[in-house]
Amino acid sequence: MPGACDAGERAVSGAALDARIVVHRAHGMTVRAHVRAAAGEAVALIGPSGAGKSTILQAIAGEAPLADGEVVIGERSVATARRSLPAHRRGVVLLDQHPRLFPHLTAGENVAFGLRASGVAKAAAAERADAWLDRVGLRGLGDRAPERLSGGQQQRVALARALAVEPALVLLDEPFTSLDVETAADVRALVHEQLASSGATALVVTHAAADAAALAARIVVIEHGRVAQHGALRAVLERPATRFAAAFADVNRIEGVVRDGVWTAGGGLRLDARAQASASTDGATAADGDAAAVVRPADVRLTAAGAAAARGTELGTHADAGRAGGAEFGGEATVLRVLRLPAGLRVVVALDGAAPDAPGIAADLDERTAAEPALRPGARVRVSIDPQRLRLVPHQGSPNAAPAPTVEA
Ligand SMILES: Nc1ncnc2c1ncn2[C@@H]1O[C@H](COP(=O)(O)OP(=O)(O)OP(=O)(O)O)[C@@H](O)[C@H]1O
Repeated sequence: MPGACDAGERAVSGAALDARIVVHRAHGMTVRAHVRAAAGEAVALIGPSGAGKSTILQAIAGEAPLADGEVVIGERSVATARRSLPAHRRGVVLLDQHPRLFPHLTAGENVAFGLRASGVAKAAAAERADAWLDRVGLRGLGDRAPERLSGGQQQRVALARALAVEPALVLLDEPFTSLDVETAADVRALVHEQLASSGATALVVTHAAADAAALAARIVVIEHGRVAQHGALRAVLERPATRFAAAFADVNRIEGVVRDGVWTAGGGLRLDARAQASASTDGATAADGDAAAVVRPADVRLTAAGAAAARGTELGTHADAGRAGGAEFGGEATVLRVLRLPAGLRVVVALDGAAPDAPGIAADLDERTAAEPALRPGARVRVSIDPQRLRLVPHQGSPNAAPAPTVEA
């Protein structure tokens, strides 16, 4: 059952969160992260599978014991390694992809349950439960047993049950992954609306950029149990500091190094880092050290390699063509895979001479113009990128990078 507040311990809606978490997990893995959220703020936690995102939520909800650190919700310390308030006294609800409704209670009784547990009288609890079912679009379904509700409807009941107790803090652990695309979009919009109107603070674990964008203005990237990057959603998506963050942002991140103002990377890529930095309005790096070039797949151009290269045969144009002029850089490459996208083709290529473990470079092409026969795995192509479309960002952990963040602003 999601945590409900005791009558005397109801936390103030929208309390801030300050969680310094150290939790030991199996196989010697330790999750060690400091996550903060301002009152009323929604923060997205993203990261690869097994990075420790759920563990962070569980430690905050009281479902994973702290080995060290402290969880403070509002003004109240709710857990340290030595003492821990039970989940239902923290003013926290944790909602994941399983609605976990009580099967023997109706939808209305499920919503009223949390209210009853927090001391609300029976009739008042039933009335408030009805009002909540209305709010989540389930008017008239209060008498239904959970088994007679669809997955999306059950998730709405779970949301109503969670929010009805006016939690200080809402923890959402991929709550939309079991829903179909349309229902997920509806429930996502509903969660956004309800979080905004209740003023609750929220942490949202998600694998979907759409969820992060819809629900949170700030994002924290968790990798190997640590905070790898954090910041405003847009800043992280534009300047991803790790491979995972780049994949999440759906951009290419080509790792290289800056020496004496020149950035180079495997495959003979070379760029005037000083010119990049002076043209940049957002602090592109020109200092010596590891740095990655970030570029959108739509800004990567493919032409035929070999004999046809001399004729500059285009292998497809971009759906959103409109490139700036200027010198291009790139090199010859081999097509690794061709993926069909809703609005075109994504061609992933390996640049000649790139490090064997370097991720391929993705190019998005307009399906109508893509020269499909020439774009099969193993085909040789020429990659070119307009430097004006690139952004140089420091590698995570490089001398260029800001100190590895452990504290959330
Ligand atoms: N209840 C548990 N007891 C012991 N170890 C656990 C428990 N839950 C998770 N782990 C381990 O802790 C590590 C972090 O897992 P966690 O579920 O927090 O990651 P995650 O980032 O949420 O992953 P996913 O995106 O796959 O849900 C993993 O190595 C996992 O095997």
